[in-house]
Amino acid sequence: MQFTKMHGLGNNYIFFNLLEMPMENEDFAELARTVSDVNFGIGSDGIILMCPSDVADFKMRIFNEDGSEGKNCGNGLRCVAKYLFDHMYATSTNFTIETLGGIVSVEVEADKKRVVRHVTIDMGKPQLLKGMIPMKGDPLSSAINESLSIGGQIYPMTCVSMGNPHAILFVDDVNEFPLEEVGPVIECADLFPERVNLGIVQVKNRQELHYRVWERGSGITMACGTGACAAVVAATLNHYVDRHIPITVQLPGGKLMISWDENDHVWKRGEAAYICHGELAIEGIIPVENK
Ligand SMILES: N[C@@H](CCC[C@H](N)C(=O)O)C(=O)O
Repeated sequence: MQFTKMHGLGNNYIFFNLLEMPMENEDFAELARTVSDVNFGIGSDGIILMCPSDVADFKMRIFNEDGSEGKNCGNGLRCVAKYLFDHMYATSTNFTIETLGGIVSVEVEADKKRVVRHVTIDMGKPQLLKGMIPMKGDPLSSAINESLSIGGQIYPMTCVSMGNPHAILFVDDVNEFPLEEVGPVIECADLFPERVNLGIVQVKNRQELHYRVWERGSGITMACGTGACAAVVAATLNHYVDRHIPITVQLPGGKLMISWDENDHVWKRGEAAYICHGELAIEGIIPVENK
């Protein structure tokens, strides 16, 4: 079974091209857990499937390192867009990708050799209602700088769904914050019935945020695209930055440019890159095409 390993700002996934051999019901959760293992597998933050779609040009599915399925993946989408254009599946620079969180539009920027370096994505509208995150409480209210009690501590949180649920906490210094301790507690708090991604944000100035993430199902990663969008929405709602102005989000793996426009859509621009291509040869995993 062929694979490609790619990353968006260090957020790395194993990509499987299922465009020519569609499969819906394989045990992708187990495949994700096995290949993501750094000792017995390849090592990654999860797997991403590129599939045919009935409602968009292409479809993407993402499984986290622990086998849980995410609804969207901002960094993965840029990688998928690059792969599809570089490998001539996409013949135009603008196309659409279906995710469990909705259909997104992408625009790739290719160099003179037709190789994609940057991708801009319309990530759609943020959802703020508790019922949509989802989180406990009045489903028609939203959590904007709300003091939430989790594990005996009070955290002033802003919660945003970008397809995936994100709890955003503003801190003085992202590098001093004990993310590895607090991350798993918040991820699995009863308040979030489907668990949550925790983003911590340091406001550098009105055009720049620093962001680190504890991802649901994968733990600390170098970057999270949907999380960076959620961080800009949360920073806008808390009056740290201004709406419609492009914001630079600095993540451990690099930078993203994000803006929340007048039509309520969040736009994200950033890089995507290959790491390697290979063939899976892990005993105990039945290559799905031979099942
Ligand atoms: N790294 C991703 C998000 C992946 C899914 C997430 N962990 C979830 O389960 O919600 C991104 O770049 O958006």
